[in-house]
Amino acid sequence: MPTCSGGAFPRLPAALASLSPALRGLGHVGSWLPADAGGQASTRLPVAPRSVFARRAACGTGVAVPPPPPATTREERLPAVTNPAESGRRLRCSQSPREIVPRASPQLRGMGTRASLLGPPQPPRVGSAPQGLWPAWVGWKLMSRRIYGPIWKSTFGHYENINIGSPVVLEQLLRQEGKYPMRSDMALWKEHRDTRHLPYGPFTEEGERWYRLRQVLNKRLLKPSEAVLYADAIGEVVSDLMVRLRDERSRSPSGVLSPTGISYILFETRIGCLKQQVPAETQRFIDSINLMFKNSIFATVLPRWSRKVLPFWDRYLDSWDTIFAFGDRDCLELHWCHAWHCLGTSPTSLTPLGTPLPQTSNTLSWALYHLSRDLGIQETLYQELKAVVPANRFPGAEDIPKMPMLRAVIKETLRVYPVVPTNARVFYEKDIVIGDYLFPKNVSGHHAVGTPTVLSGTYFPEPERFLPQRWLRGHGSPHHPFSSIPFGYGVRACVGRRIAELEMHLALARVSKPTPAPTSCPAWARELPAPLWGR
Ligand code: HEM
Repeated sequence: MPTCSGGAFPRLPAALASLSPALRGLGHVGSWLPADAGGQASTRLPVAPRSVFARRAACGTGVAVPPPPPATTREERLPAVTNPAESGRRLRCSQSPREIVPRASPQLRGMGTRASLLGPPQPPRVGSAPQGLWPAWVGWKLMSRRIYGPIWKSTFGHYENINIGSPVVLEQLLRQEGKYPMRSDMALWKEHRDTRHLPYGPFTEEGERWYRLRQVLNKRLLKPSEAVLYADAIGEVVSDLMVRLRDERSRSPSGVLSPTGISYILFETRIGCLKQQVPAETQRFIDSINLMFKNSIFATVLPRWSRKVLPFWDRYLDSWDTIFAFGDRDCLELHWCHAWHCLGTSPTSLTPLGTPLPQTSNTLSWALYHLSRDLGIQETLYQELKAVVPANRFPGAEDIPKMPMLRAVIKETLRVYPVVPTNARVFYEKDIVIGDYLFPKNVSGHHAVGTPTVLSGTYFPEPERFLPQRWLRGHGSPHHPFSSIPFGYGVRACVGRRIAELEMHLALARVSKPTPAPTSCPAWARELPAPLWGR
């Protein structure tokens, strides 16, 4: 029997008391969160209407939507569980994973439940959207957040999603994740690995096996003392980047480097992206990533029998094969992820590299774009670098903790342009309580809290503006810790975080403060192109 033990959500009434006023300030939620956070009877959460027409009706502007089955019917069938932490108040638990049971609310009962928690018609699935659909999908999420408030329900195929658009609610969701969090079922990716008899990696592996894999990876990638060991290799790439930037600038008639140019050359993983002519193999790798995402759409929506007659499934498998053929076979997923993250799209247009999602280079492109538009921030950063890094050497990993503005620029860039704008967790181990609702296990919780529109002004004043100083100590009130989590949260958070941050910090530091030739620099080295040591 599913339980709603106090352990899962120990101080619910106190938490709700502080949660309700905060959430009410966010719009629609006030209409479905109980004013007194109390009540006895449970009501079924309405299933999201599937069309715009149906939604209008649900909002009270059209034909009345039939009321949901009376709550009492539900109550009779479901076991009632007493939560001792709630001073005798009762939560209703459902044994069916497809039912979502909100606790009673006077407003809910008064308004009719359908109007109180709506959901958009089925959005496309995370991770399978090709380039063109991705912004539309994120836009759809943002719009839904506006319409439905900080928590709403959606359905896609057999997936039932709870969408979270508030850091307060998100914190509740993520703090309940267990020892082996699951992001989503990744069925399509797993099918490729199974078909080709390949091992699962950190993205696709689950449960105990994932945990053991992560323990190994964490030691090598997340331990700060280990991550700094990559600084030399990264420094080498950054030196090439400086040379390439210099070349590009000298070729431009105005001497100014366009943002597109910057992102085209911004970063590489020793796979030749900084070369004038990208190697054919690298280009094939990049194209395959695109193809994999594009074909996965067809593979998702088309029936299985069509795989034998239509080309999409084979193309999907082939593109994965090319991606993996490029990598180190010991940890294929990690390798391709790293290479993939380091390629990117530009602020103004898709680069010739044409990768499907913005990654490390994209973050740097946007950071440089904003720095180029704001001389004040540029100057502050420059002064900080000058004060911390001696004139005769390049910035190193040891300098980064002493440069709050440098870190703030990257944080702010990731806040405004999150690399992973939405994320998800499937709670398959236990029921969870979010806001005022009890969700039976197997419901997937999506969150889209990385974007300024979602956050509105509640957590970041002037959310649309690029203001790195908001991350500095003593500037304004501290923001909610879950209001921007670009690398995810908890034990399943990004394993490449330290390396990605190191890359971005070192590159930004070098571009922002080119270091003069070290005095110890031998004469022959001074003859090398200036960007190797300076402007
Ligand atoms: C700007 C750079 C990057 C950002 C913003 C980013 C962001 C993320 C996010 C949000 C997740 C999901 C975390 C969660 O579910 O809580 C993730 C997962 C992951 N990232 Fe990154 N990432 C970046 C760079 C990298 C790099 C460079 C690597 C490889 C070295 C990498 C490897 C991974 C892997 C393997 C996972 C899956 C972890 C797991 O499921 O256990 N990431 N990343």
